[in-house]
Amino acid sequence: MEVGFLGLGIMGKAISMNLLRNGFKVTVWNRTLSKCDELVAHGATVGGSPAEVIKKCTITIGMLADPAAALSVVFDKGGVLEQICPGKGYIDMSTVDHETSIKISQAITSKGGHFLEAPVSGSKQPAETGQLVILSAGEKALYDEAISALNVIGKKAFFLGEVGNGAKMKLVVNMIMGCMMNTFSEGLVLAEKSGLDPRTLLDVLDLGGIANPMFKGKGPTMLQSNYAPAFPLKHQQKDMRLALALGDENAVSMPIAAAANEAFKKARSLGLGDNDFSAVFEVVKDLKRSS
Ligand SMILES: NC(=O)C1=CN([C@@H]2O[C@H](COP(=O)(O)OP(=O)(O)OC[C@H]3O[C@@H](n4cnc5c(N)ncnc54)[C@H](OP(=O)(O)O)[C@@H]3O)[C@@H](O)[C@H]2O)C=CC1
Ligand SMILES: O=CCCC(=O)O
Repeated sequence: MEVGFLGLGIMGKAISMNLLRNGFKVTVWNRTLSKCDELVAHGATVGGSPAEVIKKCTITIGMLADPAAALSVVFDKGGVLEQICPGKGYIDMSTVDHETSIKISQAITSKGGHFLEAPVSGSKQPAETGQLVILSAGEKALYDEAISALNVIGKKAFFLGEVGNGAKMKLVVNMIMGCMMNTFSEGLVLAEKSGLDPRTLLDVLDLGGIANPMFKGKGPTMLQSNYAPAFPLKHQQKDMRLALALGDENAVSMPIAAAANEAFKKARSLGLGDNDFSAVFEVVKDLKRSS
């Protein structure tokens, strides 16, 4: 199957490499075109614009930074809308809010095209190894048509019904994750300030009922102040912001998420936005130092 891919950031590059490794023909496009070179070296072809990729491929996947980027790739000159038509499908894997996803869906289906939102849980390494969790919603026929690619990209694909449900599920998951990262950071600081070895805390956590891959994977690198980005902090803050807006819309009080969002905002203001989201640890350390 020939698959188009728009957006070769951390996730897009890893997913399209994985598709190539698994025998898919992939045509890629990225705003910064030089990022296509590595994919071309592994057998991909390049489209000059999102529209060109759509013209060439029956199914095209997008993996863009945020709502503005996801909308731009569809609606701007040379965008998806110029070539989408009956028989062609667009799958947006970007993490966006449900309003953005619905807007994209309506525009695509009004031209006779097919649309699936499919944000993913899991980061760079699961993307490289096809172990993502796919949260899809929209046109079931497109989900079925794309299932061979989705099965290569993820270890499990959920179909959640109408467009918007995938976006909402993804924001709920990342809201929980962002809160956990803040609490984890506070725990590491509290252990250290009260005379405990935070590395022992990691061992204790890993053996108990709140053990999880995030604490296990990020804890050791956080203690070394190593924040090489797998999931950029600026995207985690975007997800907190969008999840809080979903909370506003549904009158759900989320004081813990609001506090976590403030910490991520502070981290961005300190220039940590391109670091891994675990760099919020630096903000938590700072707050404890000054209190
Ligand atoms: N990293 C992770 O662990 C995960 C990320 N996500 C989500 O996936 C999406 C991508 O994340 P990630 O790969 O980490 O992000 P990156 O920041 O690494 O990549 C962002 C991509 O979006 C493109 N882009 C940004 N702005 C525009 C624009 N205005 N027009 C066109 N293209 C644009 C970038 O192009 P350019 O190269 O030109 O800047 C790049 O291809 C985000 O929505 C994120 O929240 C979901 C799960 C995990
Ligand atoms: O959106 C990013 C999710 C990162 C993860 O699930 O580890």
